[in-house]
Amino acid sequence: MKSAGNSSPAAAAGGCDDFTAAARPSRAEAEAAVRTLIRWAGDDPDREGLAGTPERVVAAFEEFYAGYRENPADLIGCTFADAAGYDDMVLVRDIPFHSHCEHHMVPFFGRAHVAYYPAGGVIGLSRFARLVDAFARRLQTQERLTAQIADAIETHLRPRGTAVMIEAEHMCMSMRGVQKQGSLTITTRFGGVFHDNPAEQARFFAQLRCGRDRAAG
Ligand SMILES: Nc1nc2c(ncn2[C@@H]2O[C@H](COP(=O)(O)OP(=O)(O)OP(=O)(O)O)[C@@H](O)[C@H]2O)c(=O)[nH]1
Ligand SMILES: [Zn+2]
Repeated sequence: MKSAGNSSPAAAAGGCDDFTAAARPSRAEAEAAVRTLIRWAGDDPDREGLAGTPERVVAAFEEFYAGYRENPADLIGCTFADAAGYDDMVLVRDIPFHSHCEHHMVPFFGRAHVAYYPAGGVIGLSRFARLVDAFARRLQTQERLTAQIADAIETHLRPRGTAVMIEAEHMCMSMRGVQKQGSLTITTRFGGVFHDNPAEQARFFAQLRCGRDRAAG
């Protein structure tokens, strides 16, 4: 398994290069910040119903942003060499995810579809879902999330081709701001043969459709 080298934990996890663990506030400081936001919202953090809320919010943040503590190399660095020489497309579609937009810290959520052409081994299918979560559980844009998943597969797996497509609804567009419920944003990133050969992209979309037709029928 490969390691992340000697960069900072945040940089190794794909976070900001300038951010170090030393800059991380304490749990008590994070809870105090939540109390401030409750007061900013117009409520009393000391009333009975809100008594444990700062602790709960900080605990929820640990889940929402757990991806900063994940190293993609550890998630997808191991291949099974023995797949009877299988080298055709592998597509894992409809991986559900939720993330938070970096502009408003409001959720966006949807499904990721990940495909690759193996070269010299395959990886466990669950690894793609773990990789999606590792990047989704950070402050993100949908475009960066898409690119980071594809780049990690290319860097650590070295396949002949990589395709990632994400469909998501952004709550910052539905519950605030422009307030358009139900609109979906679709992003794609193609590498290797998927990038070079439009017929491979068409095959990726056909495989996606094929699975959908079966699910619908
Ligand atoms: N490209 C991209 N934009 C996003 C994503 N998530 C949210 N946004 C957009 O980021 C933009 C932020 O725009 P700003 O003008 O800085 O902020 P704002 O005044 O809150 O914008 P509104 O959402 O239009 O009210 C908005 O247009 C959001 O829709 C994303 O994943 N990718
Ligand atoms: Zn947003």
